[in-house]
Amino acid sequence: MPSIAAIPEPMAVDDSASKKAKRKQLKAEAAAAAEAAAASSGKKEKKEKKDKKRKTKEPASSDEEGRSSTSSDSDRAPSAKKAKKEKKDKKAKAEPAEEPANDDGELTASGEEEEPADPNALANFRISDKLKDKLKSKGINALFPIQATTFALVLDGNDLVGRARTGQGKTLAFVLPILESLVNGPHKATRRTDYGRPPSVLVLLPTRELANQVHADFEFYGGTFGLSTCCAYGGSPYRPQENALRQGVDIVVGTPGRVKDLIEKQKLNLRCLKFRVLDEADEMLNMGFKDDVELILGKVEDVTKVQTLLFSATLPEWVKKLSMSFLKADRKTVDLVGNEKMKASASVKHLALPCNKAARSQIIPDIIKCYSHGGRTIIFTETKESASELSSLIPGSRALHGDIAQAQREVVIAGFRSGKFLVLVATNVAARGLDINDVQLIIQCEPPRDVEAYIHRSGRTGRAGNTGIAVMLFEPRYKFGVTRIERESGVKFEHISAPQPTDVAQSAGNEAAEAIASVSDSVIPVFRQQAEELLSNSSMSAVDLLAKALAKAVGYTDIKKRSLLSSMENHTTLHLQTGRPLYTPSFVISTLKRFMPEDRLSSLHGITLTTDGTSAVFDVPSAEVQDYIQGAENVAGVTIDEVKQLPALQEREQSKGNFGGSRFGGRGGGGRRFGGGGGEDLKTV
Ligand SMILES: Nc1ncnc2c1ncn2[C@@H]1O[C@H](COP(=O)(O)OP(=O)(O)OP(=O)(O)O)[C@@H](O)[C@H]1O
Repeated sequence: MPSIAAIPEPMAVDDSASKKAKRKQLKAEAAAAAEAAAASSGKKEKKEKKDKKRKTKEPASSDEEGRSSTSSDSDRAPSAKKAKKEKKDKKAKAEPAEEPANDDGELTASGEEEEPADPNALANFRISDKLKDKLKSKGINALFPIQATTFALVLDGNDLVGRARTGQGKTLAFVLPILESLVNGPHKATRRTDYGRPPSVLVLLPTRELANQVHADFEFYGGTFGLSTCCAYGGSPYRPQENALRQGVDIVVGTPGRVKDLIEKQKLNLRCLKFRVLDEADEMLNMGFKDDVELILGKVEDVTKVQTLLFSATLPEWVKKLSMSFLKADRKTVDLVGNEKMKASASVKHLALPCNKAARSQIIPDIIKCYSHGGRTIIFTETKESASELSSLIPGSRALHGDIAQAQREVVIAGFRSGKFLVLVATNVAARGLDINDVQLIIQCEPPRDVEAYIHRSGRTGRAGNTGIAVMLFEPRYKFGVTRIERESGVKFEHISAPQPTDVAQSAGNEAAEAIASVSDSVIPVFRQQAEELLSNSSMSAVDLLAKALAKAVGYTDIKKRSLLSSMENHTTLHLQTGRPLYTPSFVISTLKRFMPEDRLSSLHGITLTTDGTSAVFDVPSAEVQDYIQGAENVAGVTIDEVKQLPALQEREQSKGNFGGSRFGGRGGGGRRFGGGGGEDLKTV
């Protein structure tokens, strides 16, 4: 079932529109909302849609319980190209009939015009012409399901809790009806426009970057009605924000700390507030803004005069409590995720890859080469220190975290948005809400502790109907972290091994071949002589030499092997089989000692038992592979082979015995070599 809690009774919005036209538009809006919800439930049969249209005429009822449905967009995960084409076709189909321009920005209901076939087409909603034009200028011709389902509810004055998966357009779900409400809707008559007016709208967000982004949306769309917006976030000077507030603004978008300061300094007055919006409310709790948010919400004296909207992709307990305390009793809930098992974006391909901490900086550039398709990549680390450290090791990347000065953070985000650099290494400061074009790949350096973090981080790709890839790295011995995220998020990870240098080289070679084809012929006379000399002095064929030239052009002079278990360069994963239980890593070591000198075993890494317990895998330096294989040949009942594909491995914590510790794998000690695993502070972003 779609989870629209209620479709409201139609209400008048624009006095100048004919009653007939209004009735028609309201009917279409309610039908579109029902269609949106139906589409998102995946039930597309016409008959069912008709039934739902009929249901929309029933009176509203409040509902605090989330009910689930699946977004039709998110049910499919086609190739990026296919998805783009489908999206284009969908947009073209949704193009509404031309409507006469209305310079006052007033709502002109479609009158006697035919309703566009797409129930979510802009023409089916009480959106004024000016705003429609702005939306179309951004390629938006129809509303997304969360927008279509909530539009009338917000415009008609309801408090609302809205939930949809990442990248499904929650921002416009509040921006559009708020703007219409202020300019053409219920608040038109009472909205102040004088100098020094207090704001009508307050939007709270957890991070400065997000505040900036939502501020830009309000400026872009609200600017069309002459509404002014002020962005209030910490780390930036007070003076410009205070000046703007003194002159009077319509909309304030900010982070809780700075908004609270401005209220306490009596620079920000909430007495004329008509809307307050909490976006990513749960993250505000994570970031320690709980008291500030509650204090700010508590500043509104007459809550009957203010509409409160709460949006997020995840709704943990505090957010539910917040909505009970601060939203009206007859609030509506529109939950397009609900009890669906899959909480993360389904237009994202979720991959899990075993990788030791020490190997991260080697392997990540290769993952980028293989999976980013030339687009942007965001790498998430658990701490600010590791973000800075990793960024220094990954060529062409920049770091973003809470210890970087605000001005610099803005430069970094602007550079990433504009494509000055394509790899951002960030803490959770970039996990929420950031909407950056063409982010193709997300890499998480380890499974985050909160499933919400996984959902939001991976949701920085696969937005607005596009596809994307999210790769989560994990230490082989902490595989249970992957299982936990899988269980809690509903994601089914595809398990992959590290891209082998040959894979990476091949994809780089393809790019180099394209690049060579685009080189101007003007270079030929200059380089021909050297090319001829090279060919005549070499015993190689022209093709082999060209292959070498391609390799060199993309920075390869050698291809190194990488182990499947821990992704370590120049290491190989071996599989020890005995046909009998091996019990623990220490037991594996005892078995190996039967044919390998003990001192040689110190270079062995990450012993992990297979699920049936009768065999184990581990990494050894590639130069020593033959010693192990040949050694085992002399012992009855023991075989050792090179692993081509990892067998199913045990997840439980390994023994803390002698050889189960930091040196040979297992969890005990958290050896420096493989990193300490936990113990890093997620809260410091
Ligand atoms: N109706 C629409 N048609 C096409 N594109 C849209 C539409 N609505 C929003 N978008 C685009 O979709 C992208 C994602 O929107 P938005 O950032 O609001 O998602 P979100 O649901 O808030 O995601 P998150 O949970 O990650 O914050 C934006 O680039 C936005 O411009």
